[in-house]
Amino acid sequence: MDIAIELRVEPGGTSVEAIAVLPPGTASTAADVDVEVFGDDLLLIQLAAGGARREVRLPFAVDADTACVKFRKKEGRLTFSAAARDPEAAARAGARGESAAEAAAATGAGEPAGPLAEAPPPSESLPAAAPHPDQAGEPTAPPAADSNSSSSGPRQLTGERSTSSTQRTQQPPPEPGAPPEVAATPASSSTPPAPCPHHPTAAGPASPASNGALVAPTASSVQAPCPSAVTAAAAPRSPSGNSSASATSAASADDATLYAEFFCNSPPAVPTTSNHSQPSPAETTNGHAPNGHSALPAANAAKLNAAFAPTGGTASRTDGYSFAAPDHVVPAAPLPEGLPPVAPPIDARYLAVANGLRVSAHQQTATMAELLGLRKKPSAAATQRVKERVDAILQQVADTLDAYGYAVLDNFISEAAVLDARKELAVMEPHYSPGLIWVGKESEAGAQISVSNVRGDVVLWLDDQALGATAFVKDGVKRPCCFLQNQQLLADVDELVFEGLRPRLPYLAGLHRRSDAHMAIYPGKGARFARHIDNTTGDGRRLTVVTYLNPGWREDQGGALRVFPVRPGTAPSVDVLPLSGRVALFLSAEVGHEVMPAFAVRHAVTLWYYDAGEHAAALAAARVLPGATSRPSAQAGATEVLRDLLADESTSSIQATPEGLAQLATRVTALEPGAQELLAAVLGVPGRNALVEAFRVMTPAQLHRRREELRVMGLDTRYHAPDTTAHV
Ligand SMILES: O=C(O)CCC(=O)C(=O)O
Ligand SMILES: [Fe+2]
Repeated sequence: MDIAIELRVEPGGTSVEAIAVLPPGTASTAADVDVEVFGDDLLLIQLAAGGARREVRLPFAVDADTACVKFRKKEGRLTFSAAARDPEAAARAGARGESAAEAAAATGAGEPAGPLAEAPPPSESLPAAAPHPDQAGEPTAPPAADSNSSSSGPRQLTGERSTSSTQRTQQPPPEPGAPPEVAATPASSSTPPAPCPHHPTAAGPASPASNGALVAPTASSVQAPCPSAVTAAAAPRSPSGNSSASATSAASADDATLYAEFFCNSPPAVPTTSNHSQPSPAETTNGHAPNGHSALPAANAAKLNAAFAPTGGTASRTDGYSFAAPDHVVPAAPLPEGLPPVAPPIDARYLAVANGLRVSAHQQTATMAELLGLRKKPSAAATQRVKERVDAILQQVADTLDAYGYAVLDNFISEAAVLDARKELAVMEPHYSPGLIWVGKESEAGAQISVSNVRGDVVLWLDDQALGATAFVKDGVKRPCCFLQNQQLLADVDELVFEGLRPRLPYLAGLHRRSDAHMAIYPGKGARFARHIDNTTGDGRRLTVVTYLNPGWREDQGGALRVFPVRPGTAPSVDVLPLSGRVALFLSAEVGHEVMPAFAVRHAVTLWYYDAGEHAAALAAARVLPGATSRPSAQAGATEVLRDLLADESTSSIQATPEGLAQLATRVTALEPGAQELLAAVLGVPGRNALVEAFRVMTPAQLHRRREELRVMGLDTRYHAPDTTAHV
């Protein structure tokens, strides 16, 4: 039952043909053969009667509109042809000298043994079909978790839905009595197949009816028109997670007004801290702790008390909250034996397509086509195959994250989607604000400072309201905007996390919401973000997910995310280039990281996912602050002190000497009450009186320790990249 396949790429590299020679006597009509394009570049060919399935990685993403399949009865040959979805990218790959084989091999590079087959070399007949690993009895992924366990999540990532990713180029079954569907062109091994009628490079007309080819519908034809159809996404809204120059994360009436001015639709409700109705930590803390993670934050109470009990002072802590780096004191489990020191990037293209709106929209068209009898409904077996594939990839991501503390997914967002997302954001680019450094204990209690040499990005926070906006007003000018593709991107990542990873990783089992979307641009010219850990305070963030939107990014442009895994056996640091469509995931409280200087404009979307229990504890610990803390002068006063505390001891105006400390105590005493409350919240003392007292009795050693803690919380300009950095 072998199927030999020859892959031909048109010179210039913008269209591809796969010619399959089927075993004699196995097929007499096209209906005897199943042909699917999985994702947009994996061709699956299988005889309906069963037997091995052949998988051919096409050298580029193909356009479903141009895909066509012909069957030549006489010689049992089946020709699939399609044009590149992005001809320019395909041509560029060609111009770089990438052969189909190289391109195909590249897409599989670094991919650990999994369910996806390698592409055969181009223009080379393959003698025999390699059986699919699953069918060959090779180890398969562990069974997927019961999808019911995650049914409370905002979106579904089920096998059923994933099936919609399958763009079938299958011919419809023949009508009873109808002549067999055959290609118009006589078959000959040296004669190229008849041009596909939808192929841009095809010469001469040919009617689809004449060869029975079905044109797969595309999402673009059914996408909701922008902007009128845009509605706010349904994902749960969370207080902004990290630093914020938020246009929309309204935490005050001022913000709401700003929002209303900025985005031309109704302003969001103004949240108050008391609105948070998380369950108590006792109810929700899940005791699972992979790889030595401690449950936060109770375990840190003693450490905190020891670290910051002002000698003879009045400050006492009752809430067990810490701002020292909690997870670093707990030894992480070593990397399981046999795994390479650097986590291999995972090819997630099929996952993305299984998730996307493009597919959902496509699914609607597909369903319509099925109803009209234009398209064969995917078989239960095909549906099951897709589910298995998606499950296997998700399990691989979960296992990698569990073992290494980080994972890298390639092609999670398609190039076309990245370009669309960038287009949507372009209109907002002049309105991004400098990234701030959050030095608070929780997103609603703390302060933010801007220090461009440690954080050189400009950012825009997009909450669900903003994502649903259809216009924004700036300087009296109203401009249309639309974030449909960005909404989809966020929905894809949400599905990955809530539906794909949460049920598979105990450490993530308690995830309940995420931050607003943090859109960041590093404007080149060496902009960077110094080494830091996102959650050192037990603020609830467990998982950081960064999606990169940088078509054509090159290594010499820098801008890698450098991660510092802590598990024994892992490489001490790994550079993750911000490649287009790539997603980097890491544990927010464990993995130190920095953005290396970027020498081209670098776009990233960061999302932080919160653990319910840890978040609730953090909210409880961050007392509801009096209104005075929201005054700009209070923010500024606290910011100034914090900035000096964060500065290098050699350059800071605060000296760790008895005189320096006396000056600091005077400064803190003179701050307005709101600023003192903010500082107290950031530093973890119970109130402003305790704060003043703490600074009054502070010793040089305590100041030094505080500074170190603050640096770990925020960033440290003094870190230098070790030479041992690995690259992916
Ligand atoms: O853009 C990146 O690669 C990481 C950004 C980051 O670390 C952050 O925003 O906290
Ligand atoms: Fe970060």
